[in-house]
Amino acid sequence: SIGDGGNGGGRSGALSPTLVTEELQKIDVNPPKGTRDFPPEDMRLRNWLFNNFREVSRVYGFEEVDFPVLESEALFIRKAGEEIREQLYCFEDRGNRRVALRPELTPSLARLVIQKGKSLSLPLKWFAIGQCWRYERMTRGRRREHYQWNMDIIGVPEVTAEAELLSSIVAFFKRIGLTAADVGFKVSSRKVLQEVLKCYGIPENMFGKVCIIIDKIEKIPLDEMKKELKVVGVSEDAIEEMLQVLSVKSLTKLEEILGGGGEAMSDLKQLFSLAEKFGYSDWIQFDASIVRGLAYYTGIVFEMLFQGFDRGGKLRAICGGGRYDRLLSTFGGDDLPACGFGFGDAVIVELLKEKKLLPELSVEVENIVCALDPDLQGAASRVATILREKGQTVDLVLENKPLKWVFKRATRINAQRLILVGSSEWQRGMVGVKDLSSGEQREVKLDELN
Ligand SMILES: Nc1ccc(Br)nc1
Repeated sequence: SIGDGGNGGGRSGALSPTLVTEELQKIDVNPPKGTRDFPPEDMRLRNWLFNNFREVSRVYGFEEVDFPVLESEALFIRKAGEEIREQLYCFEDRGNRRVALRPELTPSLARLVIQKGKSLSLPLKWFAIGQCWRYERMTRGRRREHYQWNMDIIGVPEVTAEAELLSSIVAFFKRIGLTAADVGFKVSSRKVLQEVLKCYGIPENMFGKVCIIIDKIEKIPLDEMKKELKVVGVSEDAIEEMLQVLSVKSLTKLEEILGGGGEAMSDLKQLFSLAEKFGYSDWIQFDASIVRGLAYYTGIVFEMLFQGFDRGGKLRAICGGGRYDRLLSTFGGDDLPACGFGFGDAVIVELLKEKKLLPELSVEVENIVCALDPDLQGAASRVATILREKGQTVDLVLENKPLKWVFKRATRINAQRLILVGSSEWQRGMVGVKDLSSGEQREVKLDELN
């Protein structure tokens, strides 16, 4: 731009003697580290996935909700040493407020439920699909954002809520072509460990910390875990018994250890019998070792957990969830029974790729409309409008292009019909219509075009 003579462009300043060119800064055209763009072909797959999330949520009678991506940092500060806390994408805004990009949706849901309070009629069945963030050191090179589908039932203390949520995820897997041979749920109950810890006099408020440590069962060496457990005050005997219980993979075996009288056994038996009635028994298996690393599940009594996982065993959890009955009270609200799950948009796509189940999603348009000379551009716009008002999709050629270019574009956008607006036809109230699959060409009266 021409310099403004140093006075910010005011009329009074003389033009500066030299031509001052703005500094042309070459920006990095890639998105920030760990984030993704969604160009059309990727956006089609994302929309396909989210439409399946939405359709399952709809048939299960859930209502959609959403919350800000940006929340007060305090919403996510929990004392149990979770990974999600270490990776919080947090900062101080221009108003010196501590804020964070949400790492998950559940705390926002809890905040909204408390805010709405008594005006809400229970049970709530809410779902959301929202982008969640984490800040990982560059070393890990992993994603920093993903989209999560969440379904939550608030106000139902019975295990029927967990059974309903599991059923909805099975319904989703079936919709996209996955079977019980491809994926399955490991189901456990927080009360299993609770009953063991209680025998050894571990106070309930130690739960969160113990479960965060145990959640690393497959990530850190056993003696490292034992050391961490000892640090938080769990005795050697308690650790040995806990680890023995964590290796149990059958309800009958569990009953031998815990006895039949506890809530853990009755909850699990009820869940497995409901699974039978829902018809997804072969999708679930008991596995005491899953505790999941979120404190509000364990800091609060997290009773039913499940994790979708691929039978191949190499992918991370596809989804996870469970009961979190005391999350609301950690924010000062009245406690309400609550359970829900989170389902990320990345692992499932990896699994579908591996299973060759990714859908073929091509761009489609019904009509491409083109004026055969520039004077007819208005007429072509009229034709496009008529078709669009009938609900047809139209790609209107917006420039004066040779027919060769139009045919090439028609192929690229997968148009079904080419509508040609030519002067002699237009004089007679007609347009040319070419069926691009059969090649058949005919003249059609404008008011008969459909
Ligand atoms: N919580 C969380 C957020 C973002 C990603 Br990517 N993974 C986990």
